[in-house]
Amino acid sequence: MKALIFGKTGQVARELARLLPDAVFLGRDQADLGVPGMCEAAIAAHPSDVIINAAAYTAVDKAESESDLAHAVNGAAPAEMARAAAAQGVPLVHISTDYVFDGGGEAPWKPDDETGPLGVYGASKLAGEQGVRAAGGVHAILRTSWVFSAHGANFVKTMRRLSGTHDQLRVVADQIGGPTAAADIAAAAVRMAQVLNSTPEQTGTYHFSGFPETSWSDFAREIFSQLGTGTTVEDIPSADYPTPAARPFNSRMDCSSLRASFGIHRPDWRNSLRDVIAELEST
Ligand SMILES: NC(=O)C1=CN([C@@H]2O[C@H](COP(=O)(O)OP(=O)(O)OC[C@H]3O[C@@H](n4cnc5c(N)ncnc54)[C@H](OP(=O)(O)O)[C@@H]3O)[C@@H](O)[C@H]2O)C=CC1
Ligand SMILES: Cc1cn([C@H]2C[C@H](O)[C@@H](COP(=O)(O)OP(=O)(O)O[C@H]3O[C@@H](C)C(=O)[C@@H](O)[C@H]3O)O2)c(=O)[nH]c1=O
Ligand SMILES: [Mg+2]
Repeated sequence: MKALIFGKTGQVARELARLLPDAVFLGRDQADLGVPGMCEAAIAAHPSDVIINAAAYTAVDKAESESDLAHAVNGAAPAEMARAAAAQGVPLVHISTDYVFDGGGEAPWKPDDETGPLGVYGASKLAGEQGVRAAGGVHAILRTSWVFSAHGANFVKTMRRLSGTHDQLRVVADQIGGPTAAADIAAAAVRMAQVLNSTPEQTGTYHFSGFPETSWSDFAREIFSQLGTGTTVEDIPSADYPTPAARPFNSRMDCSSLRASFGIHRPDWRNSLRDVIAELEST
């Protein structure tokens, strides 16, 4: 399977590189998602059996003041990729987010549930999903959440860094979701790409997140426990941690259709966290 990947240095892109060493990875220099036409040109230049989009504008708070750029990268670019992929008859695996939901209630979100993004990042990712579907080609939209890895910017690395200077941290306890290792997402995306190649009827939107569901504060506690730092965590409500973008309270995701259609099970994020911490501590 000849794969073309958008993204090179991001969390998921780096994990894809471990699984698909022969794939073509396009960095910003080869395909700037903020520039119309570059994705289409890149797809024309690199014939492939499958395309995976692992690039995105992921700075949730900064997006509130960079709406045009976020929408170009997360909305317009994936739509352009999907049109080019459909024209060539190549499946597209596109990664999206729990932040397309408004976080109401406590029930796990199903893929067909009504969306309602709370901020620019979520709205731009929702626009990307709509563009991918509208292109009409074979695709899978994989919504995931709370991504962590040994690389890039993520909550695990933030907590580890802060534990060097703080004995106690205040962390929100009322946002609930499933932390998901970038390595697990990469493995899921590769499997979906393989299945879509032989079974295009599996086209659709799927959820994938780590279990068990947790709060950011309990996630922080598990990180410090595995690191052995002794850092303590104070539970706070979101209202006591003001940010430019609001986050959903309920990010629980129902991942059952992914299991039914692709045989992919939810990973226990605590095991994946052990691998990430081992990698962090070894460098
Ligand atoms: N991080 C998270 O917690 C979550 C992420 N997701 C989704 O998962 C996917 C992968 O995210 P993740 O790996 O964490 O992302 P990262 O933020 O780690 O990486 C994003 C990648 O996108 C690239 N990129 C950003 N802007 C552009 C641009 N204008 N042109 C070309 N490339 C660009 C970055 O390149 P560069 O290094 O040059 O900046 C980087 O390689 C995304 O679709 C994201 O929305 C979903 C849920 C949670
Ligand atoms: C650093 C810190 C954060 N927080 C809170 C803020 C926020 O509600 C939560 C997580 O902070 P982050 O900034 O890491 O989270 P955020 O960047 O919003 O993470 C999101 O990224 C995008 C790309 C996604 O798609 C989502 O699935 C999700 O992973 O923790 C504290 O309460 N205390 C702290 O000391
Ligand atoms: Mg962030």
